Amino acid sequence: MTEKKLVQAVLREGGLLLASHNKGKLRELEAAFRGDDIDILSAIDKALPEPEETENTFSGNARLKALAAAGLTLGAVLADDSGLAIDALGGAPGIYSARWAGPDRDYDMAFSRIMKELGGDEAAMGARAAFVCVLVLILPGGEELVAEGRVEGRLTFPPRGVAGFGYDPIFIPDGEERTFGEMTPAEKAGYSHRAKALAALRAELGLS
Ligand SMILES: O=P(O)(O)OP(=O)(O)OP(=O)(O)OC[C@H]1O[C@@H](n2cnc3c(O)ncnc32)[C@H](O)[C@@H]1O
Ligand SMILES: [Mg+2]
Repeated sequence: MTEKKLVQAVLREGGLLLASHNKGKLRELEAAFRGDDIDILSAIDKALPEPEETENTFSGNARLKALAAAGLTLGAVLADDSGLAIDALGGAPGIYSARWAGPDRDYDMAFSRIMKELGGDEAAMGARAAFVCVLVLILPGGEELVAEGRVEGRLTFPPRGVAGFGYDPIFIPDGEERTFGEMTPAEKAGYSHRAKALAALRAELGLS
């Protein structure tokens, strides 16, 4: 068996634990493995504790989340650290994107903070930004695979659309006039940071 075939067999045998507590992310990650004959479970299904994200990079935090769950399962583990990086704010909120929404994950609060830090709604309109996603997969033997995806775009206020999650209603990817919040899951996946990272990871795994 080639190494890729072996890894695929390991995934089919032991399943894949998605080490995330974000339901929006989980929907997108699950959809990417639909049809692969891999049992998918999430940190929510298994009531895993949420580790504190103490690293200062997306990759550091993705690895930290994957390692925290890897000790609690026999199968493979996949973690995602992602966020919105706004050029004029030096990449903020970046790794702090979830934290800007507060403990109640109040995104209207996060949108207001972004507008304020950009100097008001006129200055905020059209501000350049990117969504970034880093995925870390840990195989049962401890081998780690890393994949990254990024989508460039601009911000719009007030938020538009009820699809997706998090910052989707204020982000318009380049080449579009609609926000991610106004797109179907398949349309968002045609542009998104997470879809790009997943495509890179699937290629590394030999899953077409
Ligand atoms: O850590 P886990 O349990 O995976 O869940 P989380 O929501 O805390 O995830 P992060 O720590 O990676 O924080 C990511 C933040 O960026 C936001 N974000 C990431 N990807 C996004 C996307 O595709 N659309 C909208 N917002 C996104 C998301 O809402 C969070 O506020
Ligand atoms: Mg988190």
